[in-house]
This record gives sequence, structure tokens and C-alpha cells, in this order.
Amino acid sequence: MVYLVDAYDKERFAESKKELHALLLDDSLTTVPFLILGNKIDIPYTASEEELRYHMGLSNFTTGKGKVSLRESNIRPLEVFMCSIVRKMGYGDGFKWMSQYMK
Ligand SMILES: Nc1nc2c(ncn2[C@@H]2O[C@H](COP(=O)(O)OP(=O)(O)OP(=O)(O)O)[C@@H](O)[C@H]2O)c(=O)[nH]1
Repeated sequence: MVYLVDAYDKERFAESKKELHALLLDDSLTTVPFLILGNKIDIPYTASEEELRYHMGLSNFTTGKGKVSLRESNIRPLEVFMCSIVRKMGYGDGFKWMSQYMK
């Protein structure tokens, strides 16, 4: 699952959090890796990764960047990566991170 958040639109964080958590609670998605992309980092005052994690209610939820084996655990891979779609930056690292969990 790739969930794209407009990290500049702070007024809609609550709405975005609600939608994301509904997906996280969906029974059919319990083992699906979640990549949360915080978009628009090219704009000044866009939320930082830490802020986004906090506002999305993910502060104690992310499972670690880089190579993290979760195979033996029951933990769903979930990470936040910041990006700028228009500048074509950031999301590559996110997709690379997620690809390690694809069968
Ligand atoms: N600065 C910047 N603008 C972006 C980026 N990605 C998308 N946009 C712009 O954001 C605007 C909104 O994009 P949409 O695809 O309409 O987003 P949306 O989620 O459908 O729109 P809303 O639901 O109204 O927020 C467009 O003008 C895009 O060009 C980015 O990385 N940086």
C-alpha cells in the first residue's frame, strides 16, 4: 500500500490520519506493507518527517528504514519517506524500502 500525504496541507492532516488508520485496521490488509509518502518537500514550511509521523499517529509505529527483516515477526512493515513528486525525489528510496517486503 502506498499512501501519499500532502505534507504541506496541514489543515487536512486529521482527515488524512483518519483515512490511513481505517486502512491500517482493514482486515484484508493486515500483512500488507505500508509506505507513507509525505509529498511536497520542495515547498518551504512543509511538515518535516517527524511532524508528519506525529500528526499521522505513527510515532511508535514505524518499523525502520534500510534492511529490516520482519519475516519471523507478526509486524507489518510501515515507514514514512518524504518526497517531492514534481522534483522527482524521495519516493525512490521509499519504493526501494518497500520492495524488500514484496514476495
Ligand atoms: N510543489 C509541489 N506541488 C505538487 C507536488 N506534487 C503534486 N503537486 C501539485 O499539487 C496540486 C494538487 O494535485 P492533485 O493531484 O490535484 O491533488 P489531489 O489530492 O487530487 O487534490 P486535493 O484532493 O484537492 O488536495 C497540483 O497542482 C500538483 O501539481 C510536489 O511534489 N510539489
